[in-house]
Amino acid sequence: MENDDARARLVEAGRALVDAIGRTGVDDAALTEAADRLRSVEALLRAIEHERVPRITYDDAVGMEAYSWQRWNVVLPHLEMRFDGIKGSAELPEGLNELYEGPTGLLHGGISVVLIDALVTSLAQFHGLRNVTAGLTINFRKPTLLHTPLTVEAVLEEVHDRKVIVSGSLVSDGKTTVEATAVLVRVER
Ligand SMILES: CCCCCCCCCC(=O)SCCNC(=O)CCNC(=O)[C@H](O)C(C)(C)COP(=O)(O)OP(=O)(O)OC[C@H]1O[C@@H](n2cnc3c(N)ncnc32)[C@H](O)[C@@H]1OP(=O)(O)O
Repeated sequence: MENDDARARLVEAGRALVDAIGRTGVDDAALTEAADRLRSVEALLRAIEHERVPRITYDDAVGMEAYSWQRWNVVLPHLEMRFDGIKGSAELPEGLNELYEGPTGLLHGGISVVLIDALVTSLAQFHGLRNVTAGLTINFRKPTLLHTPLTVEAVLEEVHDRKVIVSGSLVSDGKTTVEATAVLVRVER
């Protein structure tokens, strides 16, 4: 990466901007001015573009005890993942906000699934099991509140010839709100 600090600053500003766009109540003239100014910022950034949003590759993820998932992607929540033997976890100390709302005041279930799927597949990858998700069973046990500390957890349960079973959960303020079982299938590339 060309300069992590500078990119981190940009991404942080981008996340704040996305939140502001979602919540703004300014008048049409200000909305139009903001749109025009954003188009000029977009042009500045597009002067040099990567083909993909920079991220860790499958191969680099093997055996890394900690990594930063979606650090450079303002659209998805950023997860600091940690792996320790058969267990993986990721913390979101401030939880998620209204950008990720499903029922009023609650986290959208699909976002819970993204967080769990990201961690369970990455835990398998940490063990050198290059995989994709083939099946995912989800049980939403309790509502997950917004703005509440979240922990995503995963446990490597079974490794078969091509199939890997990993359990996952979402813990909100100490309570398990979502439980999942993933069937991952090993792939060549
Ligand atoms: C940087 C770190 C990155 C970490 C990883 C990132 C992963 C990102 C997570 C994702 O979002 S993955 C995207 C969503 N998933 C897909 O797009 C997968 C689409 N499906 C496929 O590509 C194929 O269906 C698949 C490769 C999963 C399986 O096709 P194959 O023809 O290669 O396998 P096959 O059908 O022979 O099945 C292999 C084994 O898996 C089992 N299997 C396959 N699908 C299953 C299923 N849905 N449920 C249970 N078991 C399943 C199947 O029974 C068999 O078990 P056995 O080996 O015991 O006989």
